[in-house]
Amino acid sequence: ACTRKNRNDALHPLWQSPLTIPGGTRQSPINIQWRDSVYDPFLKPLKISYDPTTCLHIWNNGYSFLVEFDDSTDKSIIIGGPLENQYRLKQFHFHWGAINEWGSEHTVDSKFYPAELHLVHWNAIAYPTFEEAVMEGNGLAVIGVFLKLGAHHEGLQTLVDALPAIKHKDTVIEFDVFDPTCLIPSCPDYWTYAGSLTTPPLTESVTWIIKKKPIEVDENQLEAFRMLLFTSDGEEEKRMVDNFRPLQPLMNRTVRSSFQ
Ligand SMILES: NS(=O)(=O)c1ccc(C(=O)O)c(S(=O)(=O)NCCc2ccccc2)c1
Ligand SMILES: [Zn+2]
Repeated sequence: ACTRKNRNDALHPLWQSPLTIPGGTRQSPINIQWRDSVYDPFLKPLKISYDPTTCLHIWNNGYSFLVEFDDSTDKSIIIGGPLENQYRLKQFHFHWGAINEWGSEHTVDSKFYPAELHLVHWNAIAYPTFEEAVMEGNGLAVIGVFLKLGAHHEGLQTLVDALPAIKHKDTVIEFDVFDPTCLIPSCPDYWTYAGSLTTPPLTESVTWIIKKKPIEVDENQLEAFRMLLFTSDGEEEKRMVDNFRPLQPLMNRTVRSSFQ
C-alpha cells in the first residue's frame, strides 16, 4: 500500500517549499495576538539611517518585486531596537493578495492586511557575507510594515511607476536614488520576535521587527502590484498575487512589544 505523505511534506504551491520545516521551532510568519504580546521596557527605539544613493535596481524575481541596495558598506543601516548591533540594508520587497481581504504574511489578532513590506538587513558585524548571515540565528533583521487601503502614498508611487517595466520574471531596471524611510511609519511602536525567512531556505535567522502602525496606499497602487507576473516573457501569463506564506505555529515563543 502506498504510504500517505504526511502534511509536513505538503508543498506550498507557490514556492514548492514545505509548508512546515521538520524540527522548525521558530518559523514565520505568525499571527500576533496583541493581548499576548509582552511589553519590554528594555527595548530601545529602532534607529534607521539609509543613504538613498545606495539604491541599485528594482527587479521581478518571480516571487515578488524587490529593490536592492549596495550593502558593501555601512551606509544604510539600522541599529537599536531588539538588535545587539547594526545591520545593513540589503533589499526590500512586498507580499500581497489577489484582493484587499488578504495579502500580508503576518496577521494582527488574526486580521490580514492587503499587503506587507519587508526590509531585509544582515549582521555584517558578526558575519562576512549575507549568505553566511542567512544561516545564523542572529544573522538577519527584517522590518515588517503593513499596508492598508486608504490615501494615495506619494513615496510608493515612485516604485509603482517603475512596475510596468518589470512586469515579467527576471526583468530589472536601474533605480538609482530611493529612500525607503518614506515607507516606514513615523510612529516608533513595534512588536519583535525570533523567526525565519518566509521563502526558501526558510532558515531560522530572522529577528522580526513588525511596525504597529500601517502605511496607507490607494486601490490603484495595490492594483499595480497585481499586474506583475510570476511568469517570464513568452510563457503563459500568471498574475503575481497571493505571494505570502501560510501562518506558522507560535510554539514556545513570546512576542514582545516596544509599547504599553
Ligand atoms: N519574506 S523574507 O523577508 O523572508 C524574504 C523574501 C525573499 C527574499 C529573497 O531572496 O528575495 C529574502 S532574502 O533576500 O533574505 N533572501 C533569502 C534567500 C537567499 C539566501 C541566500 C542567498 C540568496 C538568497 C527574504
Ligand atoms: Zn518577505
